[in-house]
Amino acid sequence: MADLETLSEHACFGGLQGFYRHASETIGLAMKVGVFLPPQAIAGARVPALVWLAGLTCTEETFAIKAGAQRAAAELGLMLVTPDTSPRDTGVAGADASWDFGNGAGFYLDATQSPWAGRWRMESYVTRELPALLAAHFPWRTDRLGLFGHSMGGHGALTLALRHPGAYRSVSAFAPVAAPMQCPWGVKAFTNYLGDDRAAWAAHDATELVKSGARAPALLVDQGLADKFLAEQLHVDRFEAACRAAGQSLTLRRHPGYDHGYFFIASFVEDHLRFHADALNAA
Ligand SMILES: N[C@@H](CCC(=O)N[C@@H](CS)C(=O)NCC(=O)O)C(=O)O
Repeated sequence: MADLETLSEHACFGGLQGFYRHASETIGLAMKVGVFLPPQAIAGARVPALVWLAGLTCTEETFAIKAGAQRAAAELGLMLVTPDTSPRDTGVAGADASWDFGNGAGFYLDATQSPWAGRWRMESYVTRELPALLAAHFPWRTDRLGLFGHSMGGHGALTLALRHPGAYRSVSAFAPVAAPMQCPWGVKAFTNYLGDDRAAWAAHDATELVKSGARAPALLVDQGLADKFLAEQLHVDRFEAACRAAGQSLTLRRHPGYDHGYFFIASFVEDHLRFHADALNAA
């Protein structure tokens, strides 16, 4: 396991919010990650880890700075882990051309199409390399891993849990891109990363995965009803219908007045942490 370079560390609610960089074997470039250690870990305990997958345009810093999750994580004894949302500084032409594709928009899958294949491997990075990194460098209780995320990262949380049964004890999402084959963000990402084969797309679409029999732990999803992306991009109603038809447990909470951003996330993130802690701290 490669070394971990400390970029900065900050005392926070009796714990430690750090930002780190490491040479990723999966991606072949340096990747940054944020890790919050709760006070229990500072005192020597091994603690469960909860990985946050952020949305389009975000980095490893966004959730750590904007969501205000550390206070509840400190109380509940949860490590918070925030990977970046794509490879960076790849030299790939066009990677910076738009805010909803390429840099900051890895969509938590392994691209198969040139020029993205080889570098854009966020599924392998999150599901394989990140847990190995945590086990090597942090006081992680290795059989306790939860996953949550927002928007593109909500898509990531749902699809990675559905595609990797048993990997995550608890899963939740805020405003997820819940039927990506049916929205412009998803069609753009899947066409470029995966090519024209729609069967390959369906394997990375939460609604299609549930329809075809994949199952995740009981899910919690929060959605703001003043979210400007809800009607065109997110389609949580279609995901809800698929879960109901398939018998996948889902608690979907709709919140009037809340938009897509981090003020919405900050308002409900404590509920998510308690939801995860119930599963992650259970015997
Ligand atoms: N740049 C886009 C918005 C992108 C956006 O809303 N990104 C969400 C994730 S999909 C986010 O979390 N942005 C970071 C932030 O709010 O700090 C726009 O102009 O409409």
